[in-house]
Amino acid sequence: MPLDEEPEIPFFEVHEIVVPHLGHVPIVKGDFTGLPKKIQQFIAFYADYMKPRGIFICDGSDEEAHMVINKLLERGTLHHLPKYEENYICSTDPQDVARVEGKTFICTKNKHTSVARSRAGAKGGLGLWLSPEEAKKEMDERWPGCMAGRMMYVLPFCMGPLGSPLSKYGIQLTDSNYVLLCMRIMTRMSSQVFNLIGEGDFVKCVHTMGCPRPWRKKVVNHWPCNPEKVLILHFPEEHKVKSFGSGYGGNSLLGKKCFALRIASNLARDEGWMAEHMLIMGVTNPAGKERFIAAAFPSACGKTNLAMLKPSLPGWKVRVVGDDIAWMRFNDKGELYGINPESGFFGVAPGTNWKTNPNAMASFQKNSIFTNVARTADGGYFWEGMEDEVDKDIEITTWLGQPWKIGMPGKAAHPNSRFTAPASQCPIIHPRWEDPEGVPIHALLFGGRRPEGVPLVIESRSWEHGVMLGASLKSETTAAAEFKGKSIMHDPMAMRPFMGYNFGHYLQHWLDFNKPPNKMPKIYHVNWFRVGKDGRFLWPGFGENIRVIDWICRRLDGEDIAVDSAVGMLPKKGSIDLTGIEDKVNWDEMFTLPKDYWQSDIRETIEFLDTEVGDDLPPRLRQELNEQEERIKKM
Ligand SMILES: Nc1nc2c(ncn2[C@@H]2O[C@H](COP(=O)(O)OP(=O)(O)OP(=O)(O)O)[C@@H](O)[C@H]2O)c(=O)[nH]1
Ligand SMILES: O=C([O-])CC(=O)C(=O)O
Ligand SMILES: [Mn+2]
Repeated sequence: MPLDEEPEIPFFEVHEIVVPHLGHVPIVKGDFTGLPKKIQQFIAFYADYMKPRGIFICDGSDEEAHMVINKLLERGTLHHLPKYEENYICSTDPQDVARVEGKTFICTKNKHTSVARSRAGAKGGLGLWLSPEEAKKEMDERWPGCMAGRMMYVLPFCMGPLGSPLSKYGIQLTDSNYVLLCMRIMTRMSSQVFNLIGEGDFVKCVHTMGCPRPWRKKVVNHWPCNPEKVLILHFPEEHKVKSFGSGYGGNSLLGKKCFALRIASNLARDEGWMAEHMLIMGVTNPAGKERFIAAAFPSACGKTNLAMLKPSLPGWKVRVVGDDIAWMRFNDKGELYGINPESGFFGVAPGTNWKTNPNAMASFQKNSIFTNVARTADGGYFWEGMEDEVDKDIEITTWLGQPWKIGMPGKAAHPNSRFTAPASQCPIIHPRWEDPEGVPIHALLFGGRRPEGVPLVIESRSWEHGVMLGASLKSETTAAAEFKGKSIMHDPMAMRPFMGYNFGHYLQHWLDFNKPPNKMPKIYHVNWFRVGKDGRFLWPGFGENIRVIDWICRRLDGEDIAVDSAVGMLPKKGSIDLTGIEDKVNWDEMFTLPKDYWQSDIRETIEFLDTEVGDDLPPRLRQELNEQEERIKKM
């Protein structure tokens, strides 16, 4: 049998393989024989490989979800939150709380399809490669029989609006019903997808918690998982994802990071489009002119908040198209259009409240799932940042199940705790969010958590300069992955954890878009997180970010409100509207460019890209870096 363990051609008549085999595995729900043959083969093969006790073919309906929810309530995995309609809460095993970058690999025949030809001393921070042979060895150790005694759910889903030419189909197999419930919110899950796929292509996603029965280890929080054996493998050449041992977010909701970023970026490279870790928002100015902005910030750096921003400036309207992932393509007129491939928000809970993000709050008042947040005695959710929105003395149960009250030491919710909410419930969801054509993208933003040196906003000089600013992106670490403590990490294009192929080739792909008839959107770098000498944020952020968006929109209109600087164009002093917050912000502190800081910053960035991307770093990008360094020297 080939390495790819699904038999390819020559193929037997399907029913000959499938039927005898399925004699052993009952179909608990769904019409197996009514499925397209190729899908039957996929299911049958993995059923044989993973040995579940039954197969449950999902249709995405409400009845189905309720059936699963009731089972999970009975078992204690989920708890109902009686304060709302159909809201549920669950806690994971505390060892399974975030993405695990060190266990996430891209598997291609040729190593340098996946990772750049880095130089000696490289840490391999831009994606990890595993050969198909090694991957097979690792899989053989884990997958055979991994679903013994458990149900295998078959989830048919579509990334992107059903029927959009930009959309793609997937089928996920999983033994986690939590994953089923979340995928149902995050993707368009429906039995219609089986027919739309037919005998065509789909992304094969195979996920397991990796705890076959009899399972002899202790299960914590009714959340069986296998942290020692976590492994997340991507096979872009075969359009396949395999994930073992974790039920958390980006590790297990395979439509999200694994498919919509890592596999999709490969498809995008081959088909001439872009799959990016970006929100998409529509902003309408007081005169009624609407622009669409896509913005890439690393995990837990403010995408959801910006996408749903409640403008503090009068007359502005913001509407969200997507809060995490954008698929974008230039049309034949050279205009960039983007869609949100997801249909839900998997948002960071801590910090979210009626003041910072009322639109997110409104989105999860019903039909939502909360993971690793705390509970109040009156049946509500709670996390850090909600102190002013609940009774100060209320009894709280932490995400770890401990009794707790506001003011006590420790945290009530895990810092990477999340809400999973249907996008359609967001009060400011854009009427065109499911437009099969997508929405036109007028500007691209990059940004991260930069406590030092980096001004509120920088406009790039050109497309190439903007790509360089994106490639130079750095940010303070957050709780979204396994890194401990706070340090500034490189996160080029906010894609470090999500790169699906050689980062040098990816940068070249970006550079190559700049050709006729393409009209290149302007690129900006923003930083809401600069801190002053007193250690406090210099910029109030959240709803006030509209002031920066306003400045950007005026730049798109060609207003003369920017001045040249060594690092890019900066706002002319006073050109950002600070009406009403003049006494809260110090312009000079926010925009000063400390020469020492920038000199060592650009050196360090060049060193990083030279080492990690090596000979695959596009010469054009290297030239941009050199020119930036020269300008900084002359500052
Ligand atoms: N100071 C400050 N904090 C912010 C701002 N925007 C977001 N945050 C905080 O940053 C954290 C993460 O914000 P999100 O909007 O959830 O980040 P994200 O990029 O969507 O994160 P992922 O879902 O992991 O990709 C939250 O705790 C927010 O409160 C801002 O403008 N200023
Ligand atoms: O992938 C996850 O687990 C959550 C997420 O959106 C991110 O980290 O960017
Ligand atoms: Mn994200």
